[in-house]
Amino acid sequence: MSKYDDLFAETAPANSVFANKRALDPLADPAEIAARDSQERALATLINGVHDGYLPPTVSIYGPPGTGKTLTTRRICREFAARHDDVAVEYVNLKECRTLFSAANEILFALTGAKKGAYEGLDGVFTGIWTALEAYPEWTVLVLDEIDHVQHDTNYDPSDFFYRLLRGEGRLSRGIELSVWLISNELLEVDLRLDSRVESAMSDEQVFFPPYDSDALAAVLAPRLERAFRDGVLPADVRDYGVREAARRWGDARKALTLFRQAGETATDRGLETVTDACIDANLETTEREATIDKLLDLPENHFLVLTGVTGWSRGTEIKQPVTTAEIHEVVQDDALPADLRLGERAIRDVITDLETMGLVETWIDARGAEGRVKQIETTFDPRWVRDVIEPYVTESTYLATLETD
Ligand SMILES: Nc1ncnc2c1ncn2[C@@H]1O[C@H](COP(=O)(O)OP(=O)(O)OP(=O)(O)O)[C@@H](O)[C@H]1O
Repeated sequence: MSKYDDLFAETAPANSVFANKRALDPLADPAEIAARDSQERALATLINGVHDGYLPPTVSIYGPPGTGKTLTTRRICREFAARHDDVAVEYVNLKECRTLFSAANEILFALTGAKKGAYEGLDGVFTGIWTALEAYPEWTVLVLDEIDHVQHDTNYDPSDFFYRLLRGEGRLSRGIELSVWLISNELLEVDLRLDSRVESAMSDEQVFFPPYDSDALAAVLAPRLERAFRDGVLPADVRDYGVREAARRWGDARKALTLFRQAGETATDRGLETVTDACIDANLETTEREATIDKLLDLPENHFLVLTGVTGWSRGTEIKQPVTTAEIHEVVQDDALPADLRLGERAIRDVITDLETMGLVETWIDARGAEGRVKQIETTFDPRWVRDVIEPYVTESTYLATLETD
């Protein structure tokens, strides 16, 4: 027997609780969309506008992660286009686009299979987009996913990009019927601070995807849990407990699927016949940690820096929490930092407000201290996670990468 026969025999799943683990892969396209009837109806009504000769210039589809925005939007558009020859749908994910020029180029690529060189500029790319769309069916729905990743860059700001997309000369002169469906976590007008000429070119059509509650999450997960686990391995009370916790903490279908996959793996590792509440508990924190770390890695530099200030003080072997703005200020004044990253107290206060909106810190006023009323700030998660990601942040941060390419 070769070394590999032994290795594979040792690592083969023995007494696995799974019948088909792939059913829990969040990337797998589910046969049915559950618990999104009103959003499906709203999107179907909008796209049906072609029968009345009108599609809105923009539709904002927004809500927190893992709430089915991409799945539902793509499904409705695809099913409609399959039934109507005069409607085309193109889907573009902008997550990896670091500049507005590359975002426009990604759209052009989806339409033509080719990109333009940097010397053609944003206008050159848009000319290519309008030329391509002239040869398209009468109506085109362009779905732009993760549009909130598009940020100001050194050459353009998001308003320039949107203005060209919605009111560009090449589009108007060719009479192109284009409806841009924008998928994001926050409402774009707020998030990207679009200027008023762009806002007035956008329509008010909005479809909100709220976090899933327990019942909705149960409906989304039911067919997948059924296929994923062997018969009788996931008792109903454990399933309900996991669904309830996932709904209470995140309302996110992607994270809930991951939670059940990991809980099943824990049960198999522990040699259990059934998945238990303890298997769920063991993975709640891991899932939470992974989710928080993803968020931390995605933060703009100033925000991450302020968090290193919030977690930059020790008390014995523990990280001291809460801290004050003055204490954060002291940490971020470090001489080792480049001058433009050494934030003043007012800039720190603004970033703290943003971090609070993102749910990463909590603040309150303490009136008892010697200095009078002082704002206290602490993280909503284990502060050690910030220290854990300092190194990966420096290598993986999309924001630092943006700086490098500037
Ligand atoms: N209503 C649903 N019915 C069935 N599966 C769902 C549903 N909602 C979400 N899912 C599952 O969760 C995965 C993630 O959903 P989706 O990508 O649509 O979320 P999203 O809201 O676009 O998230 P993000 O903002 O992170 O991009 C889907 O691929 C699917 O497997």
